[in-house]
Amino acid sequence: MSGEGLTVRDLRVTFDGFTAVDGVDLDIRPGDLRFLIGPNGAGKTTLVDAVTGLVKSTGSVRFGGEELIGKPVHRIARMGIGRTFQTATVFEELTVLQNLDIAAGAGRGVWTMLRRRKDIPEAVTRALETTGLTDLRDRPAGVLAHGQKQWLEIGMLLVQDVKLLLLDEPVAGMSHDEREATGELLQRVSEDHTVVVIEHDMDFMRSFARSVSVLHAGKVLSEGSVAEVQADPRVQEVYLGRASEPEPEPAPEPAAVSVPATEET
Ligand SMILES: Nc1ncnc2c1ncn2[C@@H]1O[C@H](COP(=O)(O)OP(=O)(O)OP(=O)(O)O)[C@@H](O)[C@H]1O
Repeated sequence: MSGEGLTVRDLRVTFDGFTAVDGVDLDIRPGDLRFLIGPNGAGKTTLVDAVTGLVKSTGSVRFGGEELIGKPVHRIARMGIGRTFQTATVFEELTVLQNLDIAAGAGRGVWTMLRRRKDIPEAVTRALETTGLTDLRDRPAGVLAHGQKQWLEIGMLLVQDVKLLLLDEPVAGMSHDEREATGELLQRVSEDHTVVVIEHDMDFMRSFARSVSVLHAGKVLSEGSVAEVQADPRVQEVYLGRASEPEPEPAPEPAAVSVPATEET
């Protein structure tokens, strides 16, 4: 397996005295498909922001043996760390191929990249195949379905030769079939990359995670395989239990709302 592992030690992020990430340790092996789950506000996105240099943090984040903390965003990106955000950020007017071409960029002029060319770089061809977008390569990205835009964004990371992909809720808003296809795509990608996925969709996590870290209030509450994490009573208490319990019956509507009369003084 190629790719690099990520080692996080005592990571802390504080916003105006509020600690959003509170002493997190993580060991993500090369080729892992790690899901980060946890309730809203647990610190998942902030953790990824810290790894990618978007927010200031303390502690240690090592990737392929190199320390990331203190490095600017562009240097971290150049080390082969790529991320997606909750909403896809593709160039809607440009074709799928042009989007991938621009992402692959490296040293070509903008006009060369925008011109229709026969010689498609090998990395772009591979990314089209991996993401299943080959037949759509000449379509403007703006007409793609929601799921296809997310796959294009993953393809744009692949052509940049990233080694670690950090994906923020990649299946949010997707249909069931798109989720399945995305899970299979992530499994393929993780054959030669390390993949970290922030996710709220528990069914998706159960189907595709190779390992799971549960965050709660800025700390790692539990870690292990899907089965281990699901069996952890602390997780059941703060998260999975609640999430997997049936919705409570709605309380019967009161016949009339009685407003206490204001006492006359
Ligand atoms: N720039 C900021 N300034 C102040 N507080 C912030 C900032 N960014 C995040 N926070 C706070 O840090 C905490 C963690 O937020 P974060 O977005 O990392 O959680 P999350 O686990 O990703 O949640 P969600 O699942 O809802 O996206 C929250 O209480 C949030 O309000």
